Amino acid sequence: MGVKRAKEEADAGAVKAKKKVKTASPLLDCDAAKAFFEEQGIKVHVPAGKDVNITPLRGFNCDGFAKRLVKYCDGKFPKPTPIQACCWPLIMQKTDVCGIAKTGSGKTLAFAMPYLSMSRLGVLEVFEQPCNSPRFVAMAPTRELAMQIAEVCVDLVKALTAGDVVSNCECSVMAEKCCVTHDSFLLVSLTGSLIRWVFINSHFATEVATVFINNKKQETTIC
Ligand SMILES: Nc1ncnc2c1ncn2[C@@H]1O[C@H](COP(=O)(O)OP(=O)(O)OP(=O)(O)O)[C@@H](O)[C@H]1O
Repeated sequence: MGVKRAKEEADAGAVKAKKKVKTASPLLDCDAAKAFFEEQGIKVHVPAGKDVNITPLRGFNCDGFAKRLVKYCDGKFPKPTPIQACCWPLIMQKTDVCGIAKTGSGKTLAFAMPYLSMSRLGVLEVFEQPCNSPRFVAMAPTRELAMQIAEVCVDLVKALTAGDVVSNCECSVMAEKCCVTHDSFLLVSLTGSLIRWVFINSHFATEVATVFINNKKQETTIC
């Protein structure tokens, strides 16, 4: 009898522990967050009166992220880069972010992951799904950078839709690259080309886009 009870208690403990692991916060705890900011030399400025949780992520599993995208990143990278760990939870709280990090620090995924996740889950408010105009517009100062951003976006969309990309890689002088899926439309453009693209595609009004990325050399503004 005693052995049976001990086994039952052990089983119950194991279930509890499993649940605890499952519900562990995706964010760093307070001390780890402080150490992370210090080690990485990260400064986060929050405007006065803004109520936002700035705690960085511990892994790729951010609240509200599409599971397929988390799996894609988990399979490709060991952990988020500092700009990703800090920007993802902020953007998922629907706050505007200006992220500054050096070249090659993973800024493209820092803004593309939240947009695609929110788009997929229907969290973005402007359009019902599917949408036929871009609501994600990324501007880049050089053609090379525009192509680089577009490639990352196309790979992510493929991971998200299991290859179900309606059309992609449309490349012209006007729009460097468009990527159309059932539920999102991403436009990556040279800053100057965007104005011409808007002019020619009269059905496209920039105010319908919910995510704007202004990608300068080391500074990315997301709003
Ligand atoms: N979490 C990660 N871990 C390791 N490598 C990553 C991670 N995220 C992205 N990368 C890789 O880092 C490289 C640079 O990424 P990315 O081009 O997004 O940087 P960037 O900061 O936007 O650079 P730039 O300022 O030139 O636009 C890419 O090869 C990308 O695959």
